[in-house]
This record gives sequence, C-alpha cells and structure tokens, in this order.
Amino acid sequence: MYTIQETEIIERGLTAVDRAKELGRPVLLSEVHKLDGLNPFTFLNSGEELFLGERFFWKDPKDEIFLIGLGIAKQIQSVQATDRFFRVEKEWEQILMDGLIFNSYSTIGIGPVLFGGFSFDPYKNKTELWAKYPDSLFYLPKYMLTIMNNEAYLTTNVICLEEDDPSLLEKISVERNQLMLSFYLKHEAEPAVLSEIKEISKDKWKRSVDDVAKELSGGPLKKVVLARELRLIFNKQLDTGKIIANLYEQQHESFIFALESNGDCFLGATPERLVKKHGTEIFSTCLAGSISRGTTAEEDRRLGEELLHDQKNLIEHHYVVEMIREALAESCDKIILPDRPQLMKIRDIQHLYTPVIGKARKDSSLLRLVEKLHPTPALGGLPQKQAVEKIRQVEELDRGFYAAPIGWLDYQGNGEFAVAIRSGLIQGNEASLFAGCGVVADSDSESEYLETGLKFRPMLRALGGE
Ligand SMILES: C=C(O[C@@H]1C=C(C(=O)O)C=C[C@H]1O)C(=O)O
Ligand SMILES: [Mg+2]
Repeated sequence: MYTIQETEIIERGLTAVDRAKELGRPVLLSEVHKLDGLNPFTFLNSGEELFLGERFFWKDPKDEIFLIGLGIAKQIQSVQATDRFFRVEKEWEQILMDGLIFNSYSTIGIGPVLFGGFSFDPYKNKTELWAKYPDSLFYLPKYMLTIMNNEAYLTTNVICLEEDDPSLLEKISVERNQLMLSFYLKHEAEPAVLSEIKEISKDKWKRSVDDVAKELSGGPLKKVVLARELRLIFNKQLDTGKIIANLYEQQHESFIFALESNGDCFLGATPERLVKKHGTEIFSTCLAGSISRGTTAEEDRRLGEELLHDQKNLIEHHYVVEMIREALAESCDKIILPDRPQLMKIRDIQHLYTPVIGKARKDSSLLRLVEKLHPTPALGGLPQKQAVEKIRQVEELDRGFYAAPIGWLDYQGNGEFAVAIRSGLIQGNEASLFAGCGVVADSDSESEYLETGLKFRPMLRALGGE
C-alpha cells in the first residue's frame, strides 16, 4: 500500500497558483515521489477506469526504462504541417519555463515528461482511420510511473490556473490516493476471438511494388518503402492492457509502446530506434534488410550469413546508413559507425543492423534530431523528399502514426524516439495492422510481399490471431 504526504501538494499548489496570478498565465506544478517498486502493468490497469483513452506505455529493449502515463495534465497537438517539430518544442519550453518542479532525484525520465508522436506524412490525404490522431500529439500526463534501472518513481503534474483555489489540489490529492489504493492485478477476462482478417488490396500493392521497382532502375529515385494493411475483426472489444502485456512477453527485445487517443489505441513492438539523447550522447540505428528466422539453429545461422552477403539487402541497408550519417553530421561533433552491418535477430525476423553513436552539439535538441532524421530511408526512401512524394502518390494506405516517430522527452532534454513499426491501431473490436518493406531496383514483389508477412506476425500473435 502506498500513501503520499497530502499537505505538501496543497502548499506547493498554492505557490503555483500565486505564480500563475503574478504571471497572468497557467503554471505547471510537478512533483516526484519514490515508490517501493510497482509492476508497470498493475499501474496501467489501475488507470483503466479513470483514464481510459488517456494513457501511454513505453519500454525500451533493455528494460532500462518503463514510462506509463495516466490522464492528461496538458495536451500538445497540432494540425499544422509546417514546423510541427519546432512548434511542439516551443510549447513545451513555454510550459517548463514557468513551472515549479519538485524533484530531488537525478534519474532521467522523471518529473515533467512529454510523451507522444507525429504522423508519418502530414501532407498525405487524411482518412477516417486516423481521425483521432492529429499530426502531432503529445501528453504531459497527470500521473506517471517511471521505472528506471529497477527503481520506481511517481510523478504528479498539475496545471494551476490563476483562478484555482485549494479545492483543485485537494481533489488531486484525493484522486492520487484513490489511484494508489486501487493498484491491483486485473482479473483476466476471456480474450477476444478473431473472426475475420481482411487483406487490403494485396494484388494492387504487389503491382505497385513492381511498378516502383521498375522506375528505380532509371533513377534518380533509389529506394521507396511501400506499406500495406490488414484489418482484423474480433467478436468483442479488444483489451489493450492485455495486448501490451502480450507484446512485452513475446517481443522482449523490442521497444513496446502504446498511445491512446479518444478511445483508439496505437501500439506496437518495434525493434527500431530513431534517436536517443542522454545528455550530449546520441544513439541512432540503421535497420533495413530482412530475412526469416530458421527453424533450426543451423538453418538460422545460414539465413543470417545469406543476409549479410546479399547484394539487394546490403544496398537497401547502405542507403539508410548514408542518410543517417549525413543527417547526424549536421548536429553532432563525433559520429561512430561501424563500416559493416551486423545481424539483429528478433523472434520472427532477422535484420541488417548498424548502430550509430554521436556527440551532440550544444544547440541540437532531441526534437530537432527527430526532424532531421524522419523519415530515414528505412521507412521513407532515398532521396527523402522524392520518396515521400512517391509514397503519397502510390500507397493506398493512410499511414497515420505508423512508421513515424513515437517517444518521450523529459524536462532536461533527455529522451528517446522509436520508429512506430510492427504496430497496429486498435479501435473497439477491430484493429488495423501495418507492415512495409524497402523497395529497391531489383526488388521482387512476391518476396517483398512475404517479407511484410513476417512483419505482421508480432502484432498478430499479440492479438491472438496466430
Ligand atoms: C517498414 C518496416 O520495416 C522496415 C523495413 C525493413 C526492410 O525492408 O528490410 C527492415 C526494417 C525496417 O526498417 C515495417 O516493419 O513495417
Ligand atoms: Mg527489406
């Protein structure tokens, strides 16, 4: 059982209200408490009643950090396509500038943290599918559990207005204690059963792969990533908490993420980091080029060797390395990048993988880096602008947040963004799953089709459809 000193938040809140009056604008109050340890899924589920539709979940591949947010103290969103990264950054800086932050720990990812993401291409025609997700969508949560290197912290964030009185803070204090009393392990309900899978425009998709591949041999386009969709229908409402827990169990070596919005939930298990910033240290990942896993250790090793020497896949990978190297060179002083890819083996697939490390210059913020990198040729193509235009033109799918940056940043500028692949959008008793692949001049549509099949597997399994 957990309880937190209640008088403290009221006193702090009154100071924040005084500051709001002085400044004539809202003021953020944020406080951090250390907890004895708490299961992240217990926390996520305990918010189901009060905060359904306003939750997020994040875990990195090494289980170094878990972030689970419940409720929205402040939402930053934008329907404007131009400067969307910059706009989010400016609004975030404004909130932090006046904020009162009570945090006596030096851990990253605690105190005010913004969690969310961007759509893949704000200039693509919108469809109903992603109506709940604007082109930029970020939450500053009301309550957030951080588990960092096995230590647990609870952050509480309140936006105090000029006209607020102590009753607001009393309400928060009561709500928080209620939440902490309700930490429970959820009763397992019968899982939803898959009744139908619709494969969206399979033949048309394969034709577009052939057409684009043909076009690539003439240049100047070198690579275009094309994606497709599966629509799944279940016999009842899907339990997103359970799907996240399944992903955690089944795809341990990946980032697990979820972002709810107005009843929908976008979630997935991606192996691909876009960029991580920890102080001035920058980490990025080149991931492109794929082959299946073997059924025996020997076959698996042989397939890995084949991938490491396959020209088509090496070229597909090389484009990503070149672009990331160039993009980071503008913001980093030192870049360390091995000259040959290695293998990343995950449950259903193996990839060519090149890790990148850099040292950021003073003025390079995490969102600036995200802007420079997105989309890398692993998700868009090369050259970047023309590839995205080609996708806009030929791809039937509305990608929404699929293949786009999703992640978090803390109030000290640390944070991490992953590329939201191996993902799906959960909508009541239905789900859309997305998968794509890098098309280069000698791509063959049948093998690209099979490759996307491998990439659907993690989500299909987590949904009980495999
Ligand atoms: C586009 C996806 O994956 C990307 C494409 C890859 C490829 O074509 O080899 C490999 C890894 C990812 O960068 C996806 O999973 O949907
Ligand atoms: Mg590929």
